[in-house]
Amino acid sequence: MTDEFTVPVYYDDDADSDAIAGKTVAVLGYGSQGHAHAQNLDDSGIDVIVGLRKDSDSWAQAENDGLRVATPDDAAAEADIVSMLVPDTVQPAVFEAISDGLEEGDTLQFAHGFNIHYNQIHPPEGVDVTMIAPKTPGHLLRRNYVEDTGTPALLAVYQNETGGAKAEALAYAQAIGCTRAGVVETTFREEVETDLFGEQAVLCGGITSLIKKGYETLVDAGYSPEMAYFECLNEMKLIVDLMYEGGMAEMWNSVSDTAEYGGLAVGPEIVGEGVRENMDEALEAVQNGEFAREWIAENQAGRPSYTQLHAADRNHDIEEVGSRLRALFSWADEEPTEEAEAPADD
Ligand SMILES: NC(=O)C1=CN([C@@H]2O[C@H](COP(=O)(O)OP(=O)(O)OC[C@H]3O[C@@H](n4cnc5c(N)ncnc54)[C@H](O)[C@@H]3O)[C@@H](O)[C@H]2O)C=CC1
Ligand SMILES: CC(=O)[C@](C)(O)C(=O)O
Ligand SMILES: [Mg+2]
Ligand SMILES: [Mg+2]
Repeated sequence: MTDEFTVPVYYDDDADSDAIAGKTVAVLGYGSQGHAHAQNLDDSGIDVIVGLRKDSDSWAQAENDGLRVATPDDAAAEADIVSMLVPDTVQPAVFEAISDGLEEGDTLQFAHGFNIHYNQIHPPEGVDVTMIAPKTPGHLLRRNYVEDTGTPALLAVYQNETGGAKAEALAYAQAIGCTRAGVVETTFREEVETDLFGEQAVLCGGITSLIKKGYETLVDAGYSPEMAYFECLNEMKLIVDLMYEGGMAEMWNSVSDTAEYGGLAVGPEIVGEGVRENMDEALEAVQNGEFAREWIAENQAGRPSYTQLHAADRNHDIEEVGSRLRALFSWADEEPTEEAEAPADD
């Protein structure tokens, strides 16, 4: 840790692997985060047992990846640390099924604080409750670990009954590769509010809306979908890679001065004050629980809006032209396809 930041940020040297050594971690769920945590922990020498429903397709996958698998309640009963990596909306039911297996001194661990912060899960006394929330999609948590880089995460402690909750969480973060990049200490509330805001307004919602609007503007004006795809979606990754490596300055340095002038002068007219007001509103709906209530009710109703939004997005023209263009990349066969459906293919 250094004292040059406004909040504590922890690195490999701050973690003590003894705090997790000899413990068994039950990873409940083998999806985006689950497969990455399980495989990274296993590669770091931690005893892992994956918890899945008997009928889960992931059962055979996890076994093929060399991991022990059991039902969630059996896995939790055996484990010292239970990592809750099933979808947020099914966590309350899974928690009910496994809570008998949580003994005094065990840890219930999350990768996102939704169910604690919005009071959907009430952990028992005597159990530590912690969070290591990687700031990445799970597949890249795994890829970065394998490639000897790492991914930042947030650490928070909600219940510290043993006195060792934070040290154990930090050791867990180290074992999945996050202390290589930096682990920021925060609270469940802050993690939830910033995470939901970020994914809605910027990372997932904001950027896809921006890309689609750009694509539609070009196609509606008579330009080809192929050109619009390369311009607005494909090149986005290449531009963002430069920002990831060296901040916006590195991106501005790499593009032409024509792009830099046009971008700096016109960009704020596109994403202007109106967008900022919309962002404030989205943040408020996260802070006052309105978004959480909506999402919980949406699930109780069988996900009518989600189903519609999901289908409309997948059916957008940009997806169709994109899949045809990506299939013809000379390196296309080397890329894992349908990563989301085959989480454990790496
Ligand atoms: N997707 C991501 O990259 C990130 C997710 N998170 C958090 O990680 C947690 C897990 O999310 P994802 O990895 O996206 O989930 P996911 O949807 O990718 O994976 C879900 C897994 O849970 C299993 N599952 C579903 N219902 C189940 C049930 N009733 N009983 C037992 N297993 C069941 C599925 O078989 C699958 O293996 C959530 O709290 C999420 O907010 C945090 C950071 C990033
Ligand atoms: C990948 C991630 O960090 C997100 C966007 O918060 C999530 O998947 O919930
Ligand atoms: Mg996130
Ligand atoms: Mg999230």
